[in-house]
Amino acid sequence: MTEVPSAKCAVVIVAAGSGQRLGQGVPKARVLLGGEPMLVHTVRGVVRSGIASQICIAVPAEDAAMEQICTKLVGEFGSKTDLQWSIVAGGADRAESVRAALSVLASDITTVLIHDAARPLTPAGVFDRVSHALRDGAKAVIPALAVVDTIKTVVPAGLPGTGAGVEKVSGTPARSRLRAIQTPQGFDVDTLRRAHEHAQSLDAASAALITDDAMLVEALGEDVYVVQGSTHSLKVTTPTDLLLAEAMLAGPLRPRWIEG
Ligand SMILES: Nc1ccn([C@@H]2O[C@H](COP(=O)(O)OP(=O)(O)OP(=O)(O)O)[C@@H](O)[C@H]2O)c(=O)n1
Ligand SMILES: C[C@](O)(CO)[C@H](O)COP(=O)(O)O
Repeated sequence: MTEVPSAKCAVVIVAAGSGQRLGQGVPKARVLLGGEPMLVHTVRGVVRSGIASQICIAVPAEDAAMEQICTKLVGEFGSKTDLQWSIVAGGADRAESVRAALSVLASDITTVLIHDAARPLTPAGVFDRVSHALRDGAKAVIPALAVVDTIKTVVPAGLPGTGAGVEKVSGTPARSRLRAIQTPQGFDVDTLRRAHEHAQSLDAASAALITDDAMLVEALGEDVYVVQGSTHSLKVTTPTDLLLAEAMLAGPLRPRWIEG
């Protein structure tokens, strides 16, 4: 009888972005939140979820300060868990950072979750829901929240007497069908590798439109399943987001799953 290999999950944390929109002059994963680098919160959240047998962090190349943070994190958790740790240099865009991480995953990994370092407060429940759907057989799973704004599509349009930059509404999709997508996004590892190989044949303009991993899997024609995300899983993108994350950590909204 052939033995069915047990599912082993890796979590990739992409932390190699420069944080232009946050505008702090240092890579975003190093920006302090509650007095500690954002990456520290994100890694703690992943470890707390208990789903990973390997954690791989993609960091900016030749960033000594980031290497120090990672060494400290591995020291903090290395003795308490039998987790395998990998630190890789990320790439010029998010997809390249994901590819760099995929190339160092252990050969027995069967599923992988790709998580933004920029989502430091993601609750364990979101990791659970994603990995549960993978265990149930989904090859791609993403967490999402219902959209609260009215969303419109636009096209460039000039008005007589106005300069460039004016747009015109081309449609209003039904809000009830729209979702704001978060991470961690979970995949069967072979499917995600195939999706990223396919993406490497895209021209630069098409590649620039890729904003998450699920899009690449959609392009293969695979079903992508959606589970409930969390408002705590906000992505720290702008200074306002950082203020909100600080307020969540310090005030009555402090997530109850964070110790201390
Ligand atoms: N070359 C890149 C670009 C982004 N990321 C990661 O992808 C996640 C989501 O990206 P985003 O929030 O856009 O981060 P930045 O690219 O740092 O932000 P900005 O676009 O404002 O520079 C972040 O955790 C970021 O570190 C990455 O690992 N490698
Ligand atoms: C992957 C992502 O976090 C899903 O919401 C998002 O698409 C990343 O986008 P960004 O422009 O790289 O921040």
